[in-house]
Amino acid sequence: MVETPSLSLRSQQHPLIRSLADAIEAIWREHLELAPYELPGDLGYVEGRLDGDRLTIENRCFQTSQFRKLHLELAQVGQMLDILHCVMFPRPEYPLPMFGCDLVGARGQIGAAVADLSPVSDDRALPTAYRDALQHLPPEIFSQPRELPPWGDIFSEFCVFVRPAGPQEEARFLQRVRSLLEIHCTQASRSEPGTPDQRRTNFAGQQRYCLQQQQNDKTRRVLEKAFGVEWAETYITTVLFDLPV
Ligand SMILES: C=CC1=C(C)C(=O)N/C1=C\C1=NC(=C\c2[nH]c(/C=C3\NC(=O)C(CC)=C3C)c(C)c2CCC(=O)O)/C(CCC(=O)O)=C1C
Repeated sequence: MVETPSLSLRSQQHPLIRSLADAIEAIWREHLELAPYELPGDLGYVEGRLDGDRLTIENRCFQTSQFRKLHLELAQVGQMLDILHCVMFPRPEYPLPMFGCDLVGARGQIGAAVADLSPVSDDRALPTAYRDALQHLPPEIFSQPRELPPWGDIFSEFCVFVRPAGPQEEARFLQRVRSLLEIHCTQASRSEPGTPDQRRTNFAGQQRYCLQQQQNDKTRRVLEKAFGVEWAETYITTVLFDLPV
């Protein structure tokens, strides 16, 4: 059983970020056998300065038989920016998509809320069992959908990218992420390792996902300002979106 400290950055962050972090960890614990995952260079907790504001990062990482890394990251820039970042990296032996989620809030308003189960197969389609489950979810209506950037061609047609307007839409987004995670963890628990050929395909799909995500200049800029260009590049390529080995 992996113990996680009770105190967490989330207690000082936007309520949706706090609720989502709690929900992610609760669903992981409910469905998966979590084992510790040691981040390189002891990057569990990092502090830097951004234009005089302190940037605090709190990382929680686990691994399971089906996932090489489960990464939940909370970050806060002074009293300005609240961030939740979560990526679940399957072991390439398993025919599982990438789960990713990003919440960015400034001064009490979540400006960007993204969540997706992203395909890694050659045909860029999610496994049938996922598509069937996703198509049966109630359509989540959001009043302020946002347009994905060009590097976002990795996301599925089910991707949600919105500026949630008020508590009702925040609750809707939270419910959507819970549904994605329940589907994903249920499928993962049932999945079996595939053939070496399938592993190579999954590996290439994961690599593409990570390389595309590394092009998000919004993330890079925040990290560069607080920790410098070199540190940011290392962090993005070894912690946030490290390529599968
Ligand atoms: C699964 C999806 C996904 C994952 C896993 C992921 O890491 N990003 C993901 C998506 C995604 N993020 C986006 C934006 C922003 N990201 C940050 C920052 C951070 N995000 C972090 O995770 C960290 C490390 C803790 C930092 C520092 C900021 C500041 C913004 C601008 C906020 C805004 O526009 O209102 C956008 C819109 C990009 C665009 O419009 O060009 C998309 C699509």
